[in-house]
Amino acid sequence: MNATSHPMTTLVKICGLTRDEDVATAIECGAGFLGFIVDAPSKRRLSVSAAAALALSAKGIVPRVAVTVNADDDLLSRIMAEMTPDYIQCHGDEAPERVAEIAARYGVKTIKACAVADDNDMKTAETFVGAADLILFDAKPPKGSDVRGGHGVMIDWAIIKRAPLPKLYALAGGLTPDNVADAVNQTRAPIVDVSSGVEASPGVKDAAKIRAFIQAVT
Ligand SMILES: O=C(O)c1ccccc1N[C@@H]1O[C@H](COP(=O)(O)O)[C@@H](O)[C@H]1O
Repeated sequence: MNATSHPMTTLVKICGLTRDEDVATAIECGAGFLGFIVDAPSKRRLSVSAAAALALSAKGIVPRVAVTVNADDDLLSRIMAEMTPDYIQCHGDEAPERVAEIAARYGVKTIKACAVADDNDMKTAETFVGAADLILFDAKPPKGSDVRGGHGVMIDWAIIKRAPLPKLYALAGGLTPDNVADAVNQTRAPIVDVSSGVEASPGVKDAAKIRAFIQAVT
């Protein structure tokens, strides 16, 4: 697929949810996916049981994504048993084989986040085609940070525009209500993913920003 054949609508993933009211707002505004950071370094970190409780109201309504970072089988088993997510997002150093193994072992769809800073990173991301159901392009975390996402750092969209792209992919990294329409126009991303860009403070979403973000691309 090239960047000119994209679906008419853009789906939005609202990520890093920590509060019931924000889940309700995201559902009401038409989010296409809801993301919860489960037991990984983050200001938006949730325990498995907290993520399970928070995600419950969206079950069967909007696909729920457990965002994990290099999760081992014990953690994944607990996430699958308690939260029953629709997707496991692998946001660490997981290899294509590990992503495929997670899908097969747990019977769950997978999202692989690939950190992009140059054209070579897009080549690495290509190795996940076929292993993951969805590839998510995110910015590289700031140097020295052990937190893999949610920094509000943008990707240079020119890197995305000149790369061969999988049929379905998601764009993340520093998206906001003000820049997301431009991001979609430039990259033709079928899915956009946002965490900090719709927040009042880390983990606390702003309902007006969620609404504006989704309205900007739909
Ligand atoms: O949001 C987090 O705190 C987080 C922590 C660990 C891994 C992933 C995380 N979030 C993902 O990062 C992208 C980009 O965030 P932002 O919009 O630039 O703030 C986000 O879409 C989440 O999928």
